[in-house]
Parts: sequence; C-alpha cells; structure tokens
Amino acid sequence: MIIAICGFMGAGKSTFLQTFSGVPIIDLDIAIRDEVGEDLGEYIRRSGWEKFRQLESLCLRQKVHTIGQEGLIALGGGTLEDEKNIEFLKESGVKILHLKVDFDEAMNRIAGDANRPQLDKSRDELEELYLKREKVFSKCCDLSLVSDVNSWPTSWTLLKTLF
Ligand SMILES: Nc1ncnc2c1ncn2[C@@H]1O[C@H](COP(=O)(O)OP(=O)(O)OP(=O)(O)O)[C@@H](O)[C@H]1O
Ligand SMILES: O=C(O)C1=C[C@@H](O)[C@@H](O)[C@H](O)C1
Ligand SMILES: [Mg+2]
Repeated sequence: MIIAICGFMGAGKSTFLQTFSGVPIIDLDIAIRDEVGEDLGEYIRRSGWEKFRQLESLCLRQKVHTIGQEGLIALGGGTLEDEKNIEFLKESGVKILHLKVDFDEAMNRIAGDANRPQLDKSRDELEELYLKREKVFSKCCDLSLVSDVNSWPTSWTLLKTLF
C-alpha cells in the first residue's frame, strides 16, 4: 500500500511522516528542494507559483513510480489543488490520508516561517484558502485523522489497518 498524506500547511504531514520507520518515506517538499537545490521559499518567490506547481506535479509522479509497493509520501499543502494530481493518485491506487487541523492551530504552528511563501498572504486570504482546501481534502481522502500526536497510529502495520 502507498499512502499519500494531505492537509493544510502546519497539519503535521512532514512531522507525521518522520514517526514511521521500516517503510520508505518521501517528503515531496524535500524532494523538490533537493531537485532545485535551494529552499522552497526562495525557489517559489524567484520562479513563481506556476513553475513550482508544474515541478511539484512532475515530482509527485516520479516519486509514486519509484517508491515501490509500500510507502508513505507527505504531500505539500497545495499538491491537491490540481485535480489531475488527485486523479493520478486514485488511478495509481494510492490511498489518501487527510491530517485535519484547525485553522488557528495551523497558523500558530507555522507563524513567521519565511520558508512558507503562502504566508505572504493576509490572514483572511489564508482562511479562504484553508476552507477551499479542506473541502477538497475531505472529499478525496480515504481516511481522516486529527492532527494530534497522541492519536496518531504508532506503526506502519497499524496505519494500514485503518484503511
Ligand atoms: N500534531 C502536532 N502537534 C503539535 N505540533 C505539531 C504537530 N504536528 C506538527 N507540529 C508542528 O507544526 C509545525 C509544522 O509541522 P509540519 O512541518 O509537519 O507541517 P506540514 O503539514 O508538513 O506543513 P507544510 O504543508 O507547510 O509542509 C512544526 O513546527 C511541527 O513541529
Ligand atoms: O500550501 C501550499 O501551497 C504550500 C505548502 C508547502 O508544503 C509547500 O509545498 C509550499 O510552500 C506551498
Ligand atoms: Mg511539510
């Protein structure tokens, strides 16, 4: 089983990923950073969102094809903005896990992080983005978990049984 983790910025996708061992894990943002050779914040501000989204979609496909039979992929907060990426995951048999976080909690967690260029937007714009994305995540996911470390499954074997 391959599981892709979606959720708003600060939901804890990257943090969740790091709690698993014994299974291949890929953080899509880190894979893109390695590809472009600079922090994503710098890259996005320099190259623009469109170029970043194209690269993100390409990288997603490469990683799903190379990860093998089993693995966990943390998506970026905006990876599923493109419906084609959802279709690709579904067609590839990848399960989608939604990490759910309250807007205020997410904002508190990521406040002041210069490497998240979405934070250049106003709080109202971010809340609108959050509401729009949460609808998409809830609709396309196979499983939702609250973003609370104490309720997260502790092993890959356990996580798979939840689907
Ligand atoms: N369940 C949690 N409880 C408390 N703090 C958390 C939790 N999950 C993540 N955090 C903290 O929130 C911040 C953001 O977490 P993380 O980078 O994992 O989010 P993300 O979903 O990967 O965001 P992005 O979409 O921007 O990549 C980190 O400082 C992390 O330590
Ligand atoms: O929510 C978003 O649009 C983003 C989230 C991050 O994971 C990065 O992929 C990037 O900063 C964009
Ligand atoms: Mg992340």
